[in-house]
Amino acid sequence: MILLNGTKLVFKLFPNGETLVDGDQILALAADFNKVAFKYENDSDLIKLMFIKNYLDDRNLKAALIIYYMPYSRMDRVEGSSVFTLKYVANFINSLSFEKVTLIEPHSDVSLALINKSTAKYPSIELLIRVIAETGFNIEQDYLFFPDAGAQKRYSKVKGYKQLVGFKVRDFQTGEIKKLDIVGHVDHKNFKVIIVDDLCSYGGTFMMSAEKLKEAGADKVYLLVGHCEKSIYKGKILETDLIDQVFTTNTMLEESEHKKIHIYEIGGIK
Ligand SMILES: O=P(O)(O)OC[C@H]1O[C@@H](O)[C@H](O)[C@@H]1O
Repeated sequence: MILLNGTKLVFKLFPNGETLVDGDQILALAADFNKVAFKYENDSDLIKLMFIKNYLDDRNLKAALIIYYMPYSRMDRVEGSSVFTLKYVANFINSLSFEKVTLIEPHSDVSLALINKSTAKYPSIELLIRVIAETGFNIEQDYLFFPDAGAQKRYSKVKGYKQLVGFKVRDFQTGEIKKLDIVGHVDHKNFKVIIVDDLCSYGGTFMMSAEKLKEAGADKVYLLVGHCEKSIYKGKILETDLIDQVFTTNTMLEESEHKKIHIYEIGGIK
């Protein structure tokens, strides 16, 4: 999905699958300086982005880009014969020459390094205070949990909390999580935990985290993720009692289809 200055652009398809772009809609919404919001749903959104930016360029109209979720941001390294797709998508975005690019909660700094004129925003960090209030989290007794070193690095700005970190081993090719251990000292039982991470897909990481945290003495485990894929509904995370509540943003989901999922709007992000 692509929004131009806050309004969703409507596309149709030609019978052969080519994209039909509505120039009248674009011109009705366009200004001298435009805000293009890219809400990735599938790869066809990349083609739509290319058409819009070129159409604006042809009219000498400038544009900044906000990427709600950076597609392919997890393919940020090469292992064996895997393909560095993030680099290629970043090259494509760079070729469009936006005035600036804002990435919402990228998986790693590799996205920032690859995309020209980019900066990042982390709604999870901004929302943490609200989640703390909603869950009755006690800063003196309760813990934040980062499921892996990548998450710990991403949220290293978050200070003043008791923290635990996971050590996760995942098969890069199949995505299967082989094991997850908790690193850090737990000095009492019956504490609450907020797991903080960038993205929930099927939720396997967080189920395994919650299982280990409950074994270590947690009585309530909450999940705060910047992005939540629709695939959460296909995973088992919502069927079990391991995670008490999921807090996320509308970068991927529009409306909650489950009472455990709470979605915050990030519409205010500039
Ligand atoms: O375990 P699922 O939900 O499938 O995947 C989410 C995890 O996989 C990583 O890329 C994310 O940063 C998160 O830690």
